[in-house]
Amino acid sequence: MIQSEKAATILYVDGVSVTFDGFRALNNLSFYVEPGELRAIIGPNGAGKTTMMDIITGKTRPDSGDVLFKSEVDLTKLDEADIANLGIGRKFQKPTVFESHTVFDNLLLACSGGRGVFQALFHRLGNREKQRIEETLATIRLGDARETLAANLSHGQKQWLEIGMLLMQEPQLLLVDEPVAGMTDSETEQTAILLREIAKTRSVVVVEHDMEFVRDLDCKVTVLHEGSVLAEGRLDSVQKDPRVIEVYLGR
Ligand SMILES: Nc1ncnc2c1ncn2[C@@H]1O[C@H](COP(=O)(O)OP(=O)(O)OP(=O)(O)O)[C@@H](O)[C@H]1O
Repeated sequence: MIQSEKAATILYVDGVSVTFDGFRALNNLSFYVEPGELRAIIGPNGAGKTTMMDIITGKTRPDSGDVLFKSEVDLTKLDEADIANLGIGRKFQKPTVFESHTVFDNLLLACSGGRGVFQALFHRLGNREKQRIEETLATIRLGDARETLAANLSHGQKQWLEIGMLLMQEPQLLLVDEPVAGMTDSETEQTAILLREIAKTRSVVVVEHDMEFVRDLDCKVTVLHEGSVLAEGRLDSVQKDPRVIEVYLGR
């Protein structure tokens, strides 16, 4: 990648390889995400999608290669907490919300900045915090459910709530792992709209297998296979690529 392009990336992954017990999970992986970009990552089981997320978030160290945030911060030198504090949020597949608290309090807890649960719930809310919670409730479509216990939300609503909790930390880059697995069709459609909205103010990388959903995201798609990029482009063009059909979509 030429220097001026590198300067414009929010995420720069270049020549990254990782080996587990002699098995190359990532093999000279390179891809670049621009500020404000929504990117979908697809690929067959074992292609390296989770390992790629683990590298970006500091859970796994690469054997070689560069991983830069905003063109200059070397993520391979930082631990998971430092990387989260820098503004990289990660949504795992399973929702992990506080079931015995309301939707509103879940969002409040997420922006508590290290206060304990008791202090977070009982300290006086500032106008700025209130406004951010209201904005997030609207984004995640849970305004009417603000007083509902998280335990009583549908699976899809729990996923949205967890996305909302990540948004409360104002990440500049949000990584989302298979968000629509287990969702109803209507929740899946809403999630595509929601992620597109979120990507208007930050960069979002979504790993997903559901092709209808990826189509609705209406963004550039990176196809991983055996730890490398096999193809990249609009979904229509990668779906026509014979190599992609052979290893993934045609099966
Ligand atoms: N800690 C580990 N130790 C050994 N092998 C691992 C480890 N983590 C991942 N692998 C292997 O690396 C390869 C890539 O795994 P990864 O989970 O990144 O793929 P994936 O694309 O996320 O797959 P899926 O779609 O099934 O989630 C797999 O063959 C996996 O078995």
